[in-house]
Amino acid sequence: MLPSRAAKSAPDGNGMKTRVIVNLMANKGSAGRRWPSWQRQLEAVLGPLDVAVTNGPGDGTILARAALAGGCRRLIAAGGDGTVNEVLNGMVAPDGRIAPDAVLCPLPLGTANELCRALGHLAAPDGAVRALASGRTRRIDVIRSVFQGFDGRPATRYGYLVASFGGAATISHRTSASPWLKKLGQVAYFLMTPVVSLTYAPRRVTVQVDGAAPAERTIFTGMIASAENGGGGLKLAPGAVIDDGLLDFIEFGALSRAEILLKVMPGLYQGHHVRHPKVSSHRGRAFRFACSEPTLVDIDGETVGNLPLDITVMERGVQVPVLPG
Ligand SMILES: Nc1ncnc2c1ncn2[C@@H]1O[C@H](COP(=O)(O)OP(=O)(O)OP(=O)(O)O)[C@@H](O)[C@H]1O
Repeated sequence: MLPSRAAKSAPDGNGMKTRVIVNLMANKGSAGRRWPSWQRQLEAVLGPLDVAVTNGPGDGTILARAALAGGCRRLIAAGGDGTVNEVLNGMVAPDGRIAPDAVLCPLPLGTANELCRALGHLAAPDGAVRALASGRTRRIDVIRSVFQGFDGRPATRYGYLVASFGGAATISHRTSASPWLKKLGQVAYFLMTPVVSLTYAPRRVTVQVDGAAPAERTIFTGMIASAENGGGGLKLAPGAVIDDGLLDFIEFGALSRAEILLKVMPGLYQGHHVRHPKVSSHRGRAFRFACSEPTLVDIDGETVGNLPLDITVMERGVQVPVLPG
């Protein structure tokens, strides 16, 4: 594997100091094979690149912090959503703010590439590069989550797509924990769903939305989404808008195993799951979830801890590139 490199970065053709943070191991290692061609495409529009390679989990955050401290303002996160999420977290200063002139640029070298999908960059093979080359940006919402870390202490994590708890987080956790399942990519989640629905029972969760009175409900899983898409092309939160300053909480209630497998799951691709009478959605800016039983929390595909979970939206908190035209 290549060592991490933090070469001196110079302003590129757009006059913006840029660093690429690349996870060559993304998408079961295929990113490493595809990276040279992406690098050529990028260099054709940006000139010589300053590239840093991640060597393991968490590196994306460390490399992003170092890049910003070194004056870079455009961070190209080349990998999957895990890598983009790590880079985003490295862009957040200790005071919880993201430099207003910093730009997060996802390059789809991962398995699902949901941020690129949400931004429309997957519509053409070179969409992400064309968006970068345009020099135009827009701002999207950032999800700020405070939860109980695995060490039992409160922890904070930022995301751009979806935070989940309960059943969905358990499926994600058990899939990631198995190296052979991970090799199957998206299929693994569909294999794990029946397994988890057999063992994970809906539980009583206290829900509070935008400071209203807390209500206790029986919930199989909750998803708090900024964009419509997630989970490798699923329409998890139909109607969610990535830059409206609002988050969509999709609540999957006291569903039976048969309802999960036969009614709800098949509807996830088209977003029809929200039509089920035991699935409801609520829109808001601040959410709090608590449960007396340990209940896993997942942010943008990574299991990070347990409930309680406090979520707030950082309205249009970060800049991303926009496709021309
Ligand atoms: N050199 C490395 N070796 C192993 N794991 C790494 C390395 N560098 C980064 N990682 C970890 O790999 C995780 C998954 O990578 P990433 O999200 O980029 O790809 P993916 O899982 O294939 O794509 P997606 O998240 O879009 O489905 C990242 O969250 C990161 O923590």
